[in-house]
Amino acid sequence: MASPAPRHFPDRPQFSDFMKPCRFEGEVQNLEVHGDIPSDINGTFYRVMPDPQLPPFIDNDPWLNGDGNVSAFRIKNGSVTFQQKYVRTEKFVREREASRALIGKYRNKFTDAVEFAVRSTANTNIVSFNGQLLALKEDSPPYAMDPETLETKGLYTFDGQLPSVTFTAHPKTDPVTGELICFGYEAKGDGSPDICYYTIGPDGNFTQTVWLVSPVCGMIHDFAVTENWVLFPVIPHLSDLERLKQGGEHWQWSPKTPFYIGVIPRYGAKSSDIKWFTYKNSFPGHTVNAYEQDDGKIVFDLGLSDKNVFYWWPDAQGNSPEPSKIHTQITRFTVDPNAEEGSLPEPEVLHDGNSEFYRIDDRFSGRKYSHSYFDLMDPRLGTDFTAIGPVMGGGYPPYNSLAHYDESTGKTEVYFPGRTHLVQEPVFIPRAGSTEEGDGYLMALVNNYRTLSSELHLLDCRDFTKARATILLPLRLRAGLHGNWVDNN
Ligand SMILES: C=Cc1ccc(O)c(OC)c1
Ligand SMILES: [Fe+2]
Repeated sequence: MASPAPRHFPDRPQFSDFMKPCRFEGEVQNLEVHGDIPSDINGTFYRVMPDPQLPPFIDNDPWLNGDGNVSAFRIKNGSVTFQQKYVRTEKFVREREASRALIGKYRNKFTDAVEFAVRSTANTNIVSFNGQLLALKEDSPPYAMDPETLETKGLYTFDGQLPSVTFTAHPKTDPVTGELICFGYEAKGDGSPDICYYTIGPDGNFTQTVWLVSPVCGMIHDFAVTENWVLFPVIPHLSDLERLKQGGEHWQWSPKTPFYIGVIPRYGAKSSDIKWFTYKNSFPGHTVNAYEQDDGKIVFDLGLSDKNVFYWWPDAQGNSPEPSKIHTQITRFTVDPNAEEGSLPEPEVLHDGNSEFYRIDDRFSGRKYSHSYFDLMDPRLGTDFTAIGPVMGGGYPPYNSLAHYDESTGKTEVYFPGRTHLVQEPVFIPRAGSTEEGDGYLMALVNNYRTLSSELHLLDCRDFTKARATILLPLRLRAGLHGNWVDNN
């Protein structure tokens, strides 16, 4: 066997203090509630965090490589039950059996201690589809989980229909048709420029598969879907099989590569239909939403930074930005899908705050919309950085508030959770019986660095700047990635 594995987590920011792996599985009933939870809220908030089960044997393992640990907050009649369970990936099961880490570097199989069939950590998103939960990592097929027990049912290939070795962590559900619109990149294996686009009917049957080729083997973390178009934003972080074989990093920032956006028709596309548009070298973050204007052009709103947000994967010279200098803004591209390939018109900055983890009222996904909700870092709000600095750990981007931006009025409202708090990704919960966009609630997991424990903060969007309820957990959950609300109403 390769390098011996340590028995404790390394003395690095991404494994220390609030970021110390929490590794808890279990259940807590009737969480403490301050304020009140409106009685029309009935459903479950699922979210996932990278939470290494065992100390890695490779040096400086990034946050994004930890095992997926799924939290479920089940809310009914004003009370909340918390449940948490790791996804039983092949990695998790074999490492538990061996009582040591066996997997090597992030997305580099050549550094593993044993050979894996599937390297998924299932740590990026948890999506409800066709009666099951899909635990997603963009390098692998999904794992399916039972929504009630959080037991892992196994690797999920849609009964053998999955045509690609990879499945995005950001599939889109069409709120009208119920389809799941998906893709995989590096879809024929490490270093392959192939993209596989596929759509799945609400019954779980595949309806289309289209193979595409990207101009570069770059990371395509998120994408966008409108009623008639699909857009693939490519991060200028490139993969290279030779580098992987030499034990190097999966991703290297490429300062000379433009930000590419690939566009295909959503229905009936052929491989040759893809058009690649370009913008200057920059880092596309998460999608806010996309839709078609009356003139047929596509509006694509997403986070955009002029710097390498994944600073832990530098360029070929080892350069990367100082983390505190990275600023991501909501940026609007207007794309004419009928134009010739080439450079895009200059985009518009819709919101200039430093933001990420955008959410919308999902009933408006792919349709004209006005309301977005997101994590914001505004140092002027009064966060006590002196108090939290020494206990926050690191390796992930910090945000100190939740924002609501209304594009129709240009106005922003901000919720500040407290001076010793940072926020995780929110979810939007529609108000029961209301179909109006943005009429509902926003909920997010909040890290309290004074109590060193986690809280759920629930806002009524009609009174956004105050918490309607603060729900306390008797434990600490690390920084997570994505989650979703599954409504029982
Ligand atoms: C935030 C983006 C992102 C991109 C790639 C990943 O593997 C990931 O794992 C949690 C997260
Ligand atoms: Fe993501």
